[in-house]
Amino acid sequence: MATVEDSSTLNGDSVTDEHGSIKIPGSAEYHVSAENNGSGYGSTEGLSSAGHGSTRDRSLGQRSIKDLHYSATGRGSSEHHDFMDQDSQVEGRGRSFTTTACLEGLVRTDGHGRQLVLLDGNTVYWRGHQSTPSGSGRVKVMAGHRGGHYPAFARYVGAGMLDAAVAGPDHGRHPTAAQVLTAIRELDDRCGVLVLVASETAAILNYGIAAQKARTRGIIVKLLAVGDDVIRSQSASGGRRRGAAGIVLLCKIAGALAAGGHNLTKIFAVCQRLSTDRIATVNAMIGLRKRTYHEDVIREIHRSEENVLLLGTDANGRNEIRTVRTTDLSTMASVVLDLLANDDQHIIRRWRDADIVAMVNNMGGMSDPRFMAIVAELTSRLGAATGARAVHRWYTGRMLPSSGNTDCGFSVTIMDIGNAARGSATADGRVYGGLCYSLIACLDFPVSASGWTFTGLDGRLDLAQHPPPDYVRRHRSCPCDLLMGGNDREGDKIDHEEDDDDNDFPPSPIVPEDQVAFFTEVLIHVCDRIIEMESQMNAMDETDDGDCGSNWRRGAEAIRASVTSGKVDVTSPASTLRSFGRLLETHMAGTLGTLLSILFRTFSLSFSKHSCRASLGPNMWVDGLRHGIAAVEAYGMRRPGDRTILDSLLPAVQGMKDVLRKSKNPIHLLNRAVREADKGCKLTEHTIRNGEATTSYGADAGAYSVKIVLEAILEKYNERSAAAMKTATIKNCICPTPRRDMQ
Ligand SMILES: Nc1ncnc2c1ncn2[C@@H]1O[C@H](COP(=O)(O)OP(=O)(O)O)[C@@H](O)[C@H]1O
Ligand SMILES: O=C[C@H](O)COP(=O)(O)O
Repeated sequence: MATVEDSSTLNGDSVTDEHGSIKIPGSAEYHVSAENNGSGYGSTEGLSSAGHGSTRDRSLGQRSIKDLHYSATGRGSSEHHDFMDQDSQVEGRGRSFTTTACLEGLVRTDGHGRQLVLLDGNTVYWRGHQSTPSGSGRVKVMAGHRGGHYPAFARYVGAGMLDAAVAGPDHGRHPTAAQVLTAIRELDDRCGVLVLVASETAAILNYGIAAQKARTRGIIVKLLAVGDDVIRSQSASGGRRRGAAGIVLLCKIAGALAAGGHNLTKIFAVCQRLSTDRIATVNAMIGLRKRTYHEDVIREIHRSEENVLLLGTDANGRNEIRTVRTTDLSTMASVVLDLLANDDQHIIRRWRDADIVAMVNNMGGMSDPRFMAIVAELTSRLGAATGARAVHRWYTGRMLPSSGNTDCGFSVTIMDIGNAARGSATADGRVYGGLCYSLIACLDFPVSASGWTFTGLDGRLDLAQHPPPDYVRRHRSCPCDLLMGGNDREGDKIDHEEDDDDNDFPPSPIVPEDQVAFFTEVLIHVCDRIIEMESQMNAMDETDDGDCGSNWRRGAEAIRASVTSGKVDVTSPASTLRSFGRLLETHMAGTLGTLLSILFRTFSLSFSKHSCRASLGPNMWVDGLRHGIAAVEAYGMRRPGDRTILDSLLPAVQGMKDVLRKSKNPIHLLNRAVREADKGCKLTEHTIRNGEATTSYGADAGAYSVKIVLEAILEKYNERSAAAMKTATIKNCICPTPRRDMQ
């Protein structure tokens, strides 16, 4: 399964086959064949239904890209003063090497009349005007990426390509669902929004939730998770293809089609078709970077640092699927080309006699001479290795660097642009009818985005046919007032925590008055324990991206602050858990933050099923947690044994269910839960043999965090019980209750 179309996975819709006529300005007409390639991933019941509450729209005072569009009246010289005033304000504040600063640099140097706008510090919008051939509105295209990538998709924002690119709030973090939703809402003008994202679990979750919420607001949105990395599907564990640099080509094609006035269904169909089986990428990292495997292996790895080629890494340059020992350029090219050409997802050799385009992407840290040597090797051999009829275009450079930016590596992408419909390919010709030419036209279509430097090799690019958009349009407000990293013109903070789900909360069981203080204490204690574990959990997560502890710390700090300041309604578990879901989604982020957000929201919904007169009991907690875990399984697409939180959560909840048959004492329940979570967590420790070397992996950080949370709750219950016993003993010793018969 290469791509996920969320309208099929999250909504149950499907995309129907169609043979539509598609045009881009100045191009020939062609036909596409779209297939329904969506697949179902578990039930999402419950989460979407939560989105029916009242909507808290942005106040008029809050800035919006739309204000800029609609107020564009072309003022004279006073506008210039606006720019200057705002510039000086912006320059006054300190900057550091953040994603926001990086995007600010991009926006400030945009060469096309300040057409780019940075909103909320993380999303770059194109605010230019672009008319469509029909004069009607047009579909908007957006993409998103982790924070830390060199502007990545933001460099593709501009006329003819992307309308917005949303970056994760921090290095390595995906945008939160709230950020994505904000961007979709900004772009929405009833013509539809296409969201393209490189397929990764955390991205699918966050973007999926955002798209779902957008739909509940009546916005037409389609999400395509592009999976082009062919090695993942070849790996022993199989699995969904991860997204790699191929998405850049789809952004280019979608942007051109949107400029041509095509509707969302058609643009989506073209992109989905290409993503499903016409595009393939292999990621290759040279040398090992920071790794914290066990002592003996660290030494081994450091010695071999430069002679390992890691294949099938993710966008972080990690989690490789294969390794090959080599320092030889020619061997590197052979390995990569072999994997690319023999993508066994395609049963037959997919690329034989195909008309293709190719992209060699510098992952970020490779010097130009070294990179160009690789390009030279690949360009001379790719045609023969793939058996393609012709490579019509080459795209090279830092097309989509890894989120580390320093990764010494490259990726190679090939895309079938349609058979030229000659000779034996008559049957194909009926399907593709001129697609080849038109996809080339889409790729050659001029754009104002600074990241796309390719202008077409064959001289067919005719500017008379492709008039550039009106770049010098002036707007009332300057873009710089939007560089303030989250402040609107009135100085209010846009609240990404705004969540309409939190309104219209149905009455549900409440915490007895005499228990509220204890409940609060437990919550704060859990947060404290999690915060203390930050560095240990980061170390455990080093085999991945080493940030699980820090992600948890941010989430726990946000919860602790909200609880202590009284922002969380601790008298109602349903409301408390919903607030946790919201806070973790926003502050913790990462895969785990989003999954925990889903867990807590579902947990919360389960309390809402009960009458507010029902008294809280352990059954309710265990049942709610069980529902939450089921949602994590459905959305997270992992099973027990995959080294995730499920490995400790599932045995813990099963253990509590067993105990519940005999006892309702929370200490008994928690004791068992901690014991089971600990066992499950230990099972996530494992070793891998790779030739001579054995690599030992400690327990999974997420699974371990579950144990810490349960342990912290148990600690508080034990403490309370010990205190109660002490009080009882003191009472008995000092002033024993007079026996009735003695009175
Ligand atoms: N699909 C999933 N289902 C359940 N738990 C998961 C899943 N993916 C990751 N996790 C858990 O999340 C932990 C990593 O959390 P974190 O580091 O915060 O996220 P990220 O890897 O996105 O930075 C893993 O150790 C694992 O326990
Ligand atoms: O860190 C990112 C992961 O490698 C992404 O892989 P996934 O999509 O299988 O979760």
